[in-house]
Amino acid sequence: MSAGTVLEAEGIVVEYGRRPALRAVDGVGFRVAAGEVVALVGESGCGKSSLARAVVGIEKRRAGDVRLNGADVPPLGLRRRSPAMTGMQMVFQDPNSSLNPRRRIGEQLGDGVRAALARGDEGSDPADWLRRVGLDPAMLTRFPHEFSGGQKQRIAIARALAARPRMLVADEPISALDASTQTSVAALMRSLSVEAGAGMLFISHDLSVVRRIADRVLVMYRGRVVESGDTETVWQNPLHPYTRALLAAIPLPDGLGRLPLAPAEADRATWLDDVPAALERTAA
Ligand SMILES: Nc1ncnc2c1ncn2[C@@H]1O[C@H](COP(=O)(O)OP(=O)(O)OP(=O)(O)O)[C@@H](O)[C@H]1O
Repeated sequence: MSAGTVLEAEGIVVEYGRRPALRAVDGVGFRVAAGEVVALVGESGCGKSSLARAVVGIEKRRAGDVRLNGADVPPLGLRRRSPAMTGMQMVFQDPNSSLNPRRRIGEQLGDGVRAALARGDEGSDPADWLRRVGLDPAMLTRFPHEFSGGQKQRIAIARALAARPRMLVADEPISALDASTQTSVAALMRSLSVEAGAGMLFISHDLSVVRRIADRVLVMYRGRVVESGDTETVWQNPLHPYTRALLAAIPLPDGLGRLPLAPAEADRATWLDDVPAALERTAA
C-alpha cells in the first residue's frame, strides 16, 4: 500500500441471483488517498451502487479484497462490526434513509460522535457540526421533518463526518436535492472531507459537479472500470470511447473552474448561499 492510501479495493466482484447470475461488478480495483475525492461515474445500471455498497460492506462480495488503512474489511457475513466501526461512512441519495424521523437531530449527531469515541477517536460537539454545515446550532432540538431536503442532507453529512470516518462513500448524495442546492452541498462535502483528511468516493451522474469537485475519476461501464485518471486529464483527453460518449453528452461552458473550497466555520452559512451565484458568475 503506497503512502497516504486510505482505501484499497482489489478484484471486487458482485453478483445477483443464480443460474445465470447477473454480474453487476466484474473485477474492479481502485485506491483512494487521504484527503482525496475520487468520483465514480457511468450510466444507470453499470454497477456504481453495487460497487460502493460492496466496498462499505453492506453488499456481499463474490470476490475481492477491501483494505482500509491497510486493515482488511471483511465481506458481509464475516463482519462483526458495523461500517462505522471500521472507519467507513456512507451517505445515501435520500437523506431520509440516513435520519430517524422520530429522533431529534442532536441525538443523531451524537450517534456519530459516539461511534468515533468507541473507536478510540476524538469526540466532538454536535452543535459544532451543525455550524460547520451552515445550520444554526439552536436547531439541535428539532426533528428531521422540520428541515428542507438540502438541510437534511447537510445534517446526514454532518452525522457521517462526526463519526470521524477515514473514508466517506457517497452514493448520489445530491441527486434528490433541488437544483439550486446540489452544487453547494457537493462543494461542502468536498471541503469537509478534505479538511478531515478522509478519502471520499463520490458517485454522481452530474458530470459538471464531478469535474469541479473530484481529484480523480473512475469511469464504469458494464461492471468494469474502463478508464481512470486525474479529472482534468480524463476530461481533456478521454481515451476510452465510452468516456468520450459520456463526456460529449454534457454541455459545460469553457473556463468554468473548480469550486472554491468552503471557508472555515463562521463564513460557511453565507458561502453556502453564495456558491450557486458564484458559479453562475463564472459561467457568464
Ligand atoms: N438487489 C439486487 N438484485 C438484483 N439485481 C440488482 C440488485 N441491485 C442491483 N441490481 C442490478 O445490478 C446492476 C447494477 O446496478 P447498480 O444499482 O449497482 O447500478 P448503478 O450504476 O448504481 O445504477 P444507478 O445509477 O441507476 O443507481 C443493474 O443491472 C441492476 O438492475
